Amino acid sequence: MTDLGSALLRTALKLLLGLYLFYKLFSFARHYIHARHAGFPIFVSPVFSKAIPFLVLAPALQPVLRKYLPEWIYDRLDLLILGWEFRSKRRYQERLGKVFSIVTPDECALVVADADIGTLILQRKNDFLQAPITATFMGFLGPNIFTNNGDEWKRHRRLFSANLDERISRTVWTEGCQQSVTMRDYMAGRAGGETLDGLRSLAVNVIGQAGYSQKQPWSPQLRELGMHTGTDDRTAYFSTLSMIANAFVQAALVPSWVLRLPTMPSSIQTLGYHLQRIPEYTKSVLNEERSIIENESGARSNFLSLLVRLSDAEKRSKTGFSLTDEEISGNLFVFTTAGFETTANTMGYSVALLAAHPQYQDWLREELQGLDLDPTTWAYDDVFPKCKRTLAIMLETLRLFPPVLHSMRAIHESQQFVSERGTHSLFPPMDIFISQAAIHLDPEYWGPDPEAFRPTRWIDGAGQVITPAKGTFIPWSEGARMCPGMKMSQVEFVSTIATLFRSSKCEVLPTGGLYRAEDLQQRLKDLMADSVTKLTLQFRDPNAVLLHWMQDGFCEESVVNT
Ligand code: HEM
Repeated sequence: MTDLGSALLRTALKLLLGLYLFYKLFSFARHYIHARHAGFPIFVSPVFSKAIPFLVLAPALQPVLRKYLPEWIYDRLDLLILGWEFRSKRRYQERLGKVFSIVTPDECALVVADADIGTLILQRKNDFLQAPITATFMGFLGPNIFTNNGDEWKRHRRLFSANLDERISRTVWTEGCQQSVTMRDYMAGRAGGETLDGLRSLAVNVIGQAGYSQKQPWSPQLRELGMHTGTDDRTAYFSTLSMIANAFVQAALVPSWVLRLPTMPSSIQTLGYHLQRIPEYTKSVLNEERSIIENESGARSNFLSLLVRLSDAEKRSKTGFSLTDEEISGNLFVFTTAGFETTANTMGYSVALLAAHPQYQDWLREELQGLDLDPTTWAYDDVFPKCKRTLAIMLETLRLFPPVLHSMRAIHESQQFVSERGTHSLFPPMDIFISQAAIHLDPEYWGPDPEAFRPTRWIDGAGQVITPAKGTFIPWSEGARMCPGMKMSQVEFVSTIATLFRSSKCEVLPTGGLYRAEDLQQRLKDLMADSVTKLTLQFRDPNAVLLHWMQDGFCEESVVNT
């Protein structure tokens, strides 16, 4: 290139950079003005908070940044890095108030930790819409309940909710009890780091049974599918969905041909291979389900069967509420992924919390002593309502470790609402985060010990589970888009935890030179505090959760598997 050519190129690049920076400066000012109109305290940071390198690298680098950056610089970064609500507890709310705006060159966002304002926003489903980023993430296997707003969303929601009924609850209950009996017996006398993996495997198998009658025996780890295994399409479909649930970010964001590149780790290549085949698997599974429905006069109570039957019936009666096969596939995917991580991680945190607080393990087991020794005989209608303390353990776990740290909404048109501070005007583009994590730790709603694990707070004098004030406990969100899987997750949780603890106990395993029970329990609490958010909140290092399971009356010959 001539000197003149390279000088022109340099000038053009400088001009482009100048224009880009000018645009960002202009946006920064515009976002600040929007935040002023919102009328809440403002947190300003010059960080390009939506730049891909920041989004990808910052969560991984966060511990290093915290360690080495001066406090006043780290302070401008921390709140923009994924998972900040869990890391900082209520530090920012104490500084700025229950509602505040975040302004950067890339965004103007509103963070809400006020129960009344959160409720108001979550209830106005036509004004505060599903955030586009959620739709992008959840929609890669077909349009579904997550990816729509307005009438389209209603169509999906109607069919989705109608099928998550008591028939599914019964299936989940029976499968949960059976799977956890196998897990309990395997764990008896064992000590090591297998508990959390075991619970993930259990949760996937329950989803497989409830979703599409895919029977899988429990195993200590998730079963992995190889390439070219010669398995039938239903098994391949099920295994692919559980692989996606396990490597969600790669599956959702990276094209499958890139995942298959020889330079990729073999598990990712396998994922890519099966992702490319998912349309064939889906077609085959749907055809098979339709032929089973015809031949067995529709007797199966799995989510897919119910969805296909109801949707086909709607199609025949031309109500406009039916779903295409692509949409059925999208919703089946949502059923698997939304239902898996959330429930599996909640069970994992509960077991760890019970190991770290043995007094509540005794309190729980006191309730369970009234149940038959063999959980496979437990009838759902009889036993589930009796397990109030077991449910209280779940609620208290979700209060402290909500799998979804915030419900995200976006506005496409300007909106207004009134609070005791006056009228607030919101202008697009603006994201709104209703912060479960901060609301659940507010002493105004939860009393003087909001950070303490105290499941007894959920049981009233009459032994019933209390209902907290509106908007103060929202792990399943609230309003029209509230989680339709709430009951299903409760049934799965109760069947599993009640089975494991009916005739077993667990305690923290001595490790790292620690032997005193209090030191080991503190180590476990520290591991829980070191959680990160991926698709949902989870342990940074799940295999470091080392437990020893003891079955009542079991003659021990401890097997150590660290
Ligand atoms: C402990 C377990 C669970 C928790 C904490 C949880 C949490 C949530 C939350 C917070 C939302 C709403 C997010 C928002 O406001 O935008 C949600 C939505 C949803 N959840 Fe769950 N969930 C759980 C289990 C399940 C299960 C078992 C299923 C189904 C099998 C499920 C299916 C869904 C679906 C389909 C939506 C979208 C609803 C819509 O947009 O209308 N979830 N969940």
